[in-house]
Amino acid sequence: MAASPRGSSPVPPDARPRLTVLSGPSGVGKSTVVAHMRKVHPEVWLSVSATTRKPRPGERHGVHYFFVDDEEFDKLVANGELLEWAEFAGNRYGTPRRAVLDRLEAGEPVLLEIDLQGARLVRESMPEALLVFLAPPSWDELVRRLTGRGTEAPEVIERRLAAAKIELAAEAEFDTTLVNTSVEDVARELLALMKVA
Ligand SMILES: Nc1nc2c(ncn2[C@@H]2O[C@H](COP(=O)(O)OP(=O)(O)O)[C@@H](O)[C@H]2O)c(=O)[nH]1
Ligand SMILES: Nc1ncnc2c1ncn2[C@@H]1O[C@H](COP(=O)(O)OP(=O)(O)O)[C@@H](O)[C@H]1O
Repeated sequence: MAASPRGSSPVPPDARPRLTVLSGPSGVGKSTVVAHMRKVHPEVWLSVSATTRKPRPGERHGVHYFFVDDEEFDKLVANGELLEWAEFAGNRYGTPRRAVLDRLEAGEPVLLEIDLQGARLVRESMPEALLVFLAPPSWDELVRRLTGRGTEAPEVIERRLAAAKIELAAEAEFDTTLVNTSVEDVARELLALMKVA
């Protein structure tokens, strides 16, 4: 009889990637794709991050982010409450650990929308995670989308575009790339990768 490793069950090759990470430069369309995907499949659970960034018009505490001040963020870090965190374009962002682990323990598909540094940290701590890179159809289109969104001041856009150059150069670190030409197509492809639909 073949021995199975103690304390761990064998993972079938077609097992669902239980944790999926979606990353890509600011303005590529991550939030738009995720919102569309959840409209079609509300059972896909998206982690709500904590951030020190100020809310944009229409963003709600506990829905888009947990908006916290520096002191509160420090506490989350000190208490080990974040699965990962990173500084991005002058603000800090982190994934609350407990909620993610609870969903994973319940066997539910979990999606994180986080930056490159966060994706690298997740790869280290949870190597079974599927890392998906969302790429723009072109650099010019990325600039158009980020500028056209109209939510950031010009100097903030500059910082985000500088970060975008670094992120685009790291595409090969991801398991797969989706090019955001059509929101509907990308949402469908992402659901297929997550084996939800
Ligand atoms: N590492 C990490 N990055 C995050 C987290 N939450 C959001 N981000 C990333 O932080 C970056 C900035 O997010 P945001 O200010 O909402 O701008 P947007 O991407 O242009 O909509 C994006 O790359 C997000 O994916 C998190 O919990 N951890
Ligand atoms: N496939 C697409 N085609 C055209 N515009 C898009 C597409 N996806 C997103 N957008 C637009 O690009 C802008 C940035 O999208 P957003 O979802 O806020 O990006 P991110 O979350 O990656 O920063 C928004 O104005 C959004 O409506």
